[in-house]
Amino acid sequence: MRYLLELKEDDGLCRQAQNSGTFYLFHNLFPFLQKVGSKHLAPQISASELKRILKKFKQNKQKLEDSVLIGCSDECMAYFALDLGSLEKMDIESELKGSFIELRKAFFQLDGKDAPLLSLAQALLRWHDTHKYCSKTGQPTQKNLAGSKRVCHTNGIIYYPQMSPVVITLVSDGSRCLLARQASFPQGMYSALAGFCDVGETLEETVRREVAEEVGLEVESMWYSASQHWPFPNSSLMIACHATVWPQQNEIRVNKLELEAATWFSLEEVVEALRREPRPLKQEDGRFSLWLPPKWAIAHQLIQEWVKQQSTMPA
Ligand SMILES: NC(=O)C1=CN([C@@H]2O[C@H](COP(=O)(O)OP(=O)(O)OC[C@H]3O[C@@H](n4cnc5c(N)ncnc54)[C@H](O)[C@@H]3O)[C@@H](O)[C@H]2O)C=CC1
Ligand SMILES: [Mg+2]
Repeated sequence: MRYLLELKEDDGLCRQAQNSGTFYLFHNLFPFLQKVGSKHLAPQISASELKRILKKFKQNKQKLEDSVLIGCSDECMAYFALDLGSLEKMDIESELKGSFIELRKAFFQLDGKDAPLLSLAQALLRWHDTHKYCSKTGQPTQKNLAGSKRVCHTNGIIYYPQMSPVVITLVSDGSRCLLARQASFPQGMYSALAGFCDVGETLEETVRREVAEEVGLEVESMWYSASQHWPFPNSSLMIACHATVWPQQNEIRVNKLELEAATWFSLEEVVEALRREPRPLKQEDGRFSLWLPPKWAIAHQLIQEWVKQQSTMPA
């Protein structure tokens, strides 16, 4: 942890780390992946291999300094991410034997270790790409070597990467849980309710407002569970909570502007859905079976916790 802080603060040390570290590659924010069976793996390219590739494609090795620091191993081997968007995509793909794939498409087939790192890397690369100019002076900003900030040297303003807090809430009425879907979700997939925090709100206020806005219910009690970084559509910090509503006041009024559907599901239905593969499954009647976000999505964790809690409740 302290080594990461040193790399962020000291450009010289970070430059050394870039020359011995490993790199996740991107092309216009699509991560470089290799397919192994049904899984996608994100290979880490060594600094020497990357320099060889840059040389082959007639790039200056200074290009390494465009990378951003995304973490380090227990042995202090630093991980970076570099976007090669200025190079021909297909040439790099054939050189490295893999493809640049939209993160959203590959996200759920990624290895558990790769997903959070790629998610952070994409968010950071996107932030740098969209913050090249100072919003006060209009002058170019410069990133520090690690990419943990950008500075406008005209007036000294420092910009730090941003993320938006989002609350994701699993609502229960005591015996059932409420799951919803947006029209953009894959067929049959339902998840917990999610919404961005407004400026000035506490998390508790966001939970109450979002539940009221999206399904017309009043929250009785709520508690925090865990949090997760979420890269789509920009960088969000997903703050996961459980909430209860009064069993007598559980009539859902779906806000059709935000959701396609929202329904109460029984414990049995949820347990059965958790056993299914997280992908669309068409039934004989043409409808799609209920399926839930994959294991390491925080919504999945909320649902698992609810199931556990139901099983330990007195009948
Ligand atoms: N892991 C999961 O299962 C789920 C994750 N999500 C994620 O949660 C996030 C929020 O969910 P939504 O239901 O879309 O939010 P939402 O319920 O707040 O509605 C989105 C609307 O909020 C407004 N908005 C306010 N602040 C915003 C900001 N900082 N960025 C973008 N829009 C803002 C916009 O008008 C936008 O159309 C999204 O990033 C989505 O990808 C959403 C549902 C399930
Ligand atoms: Mg929402």
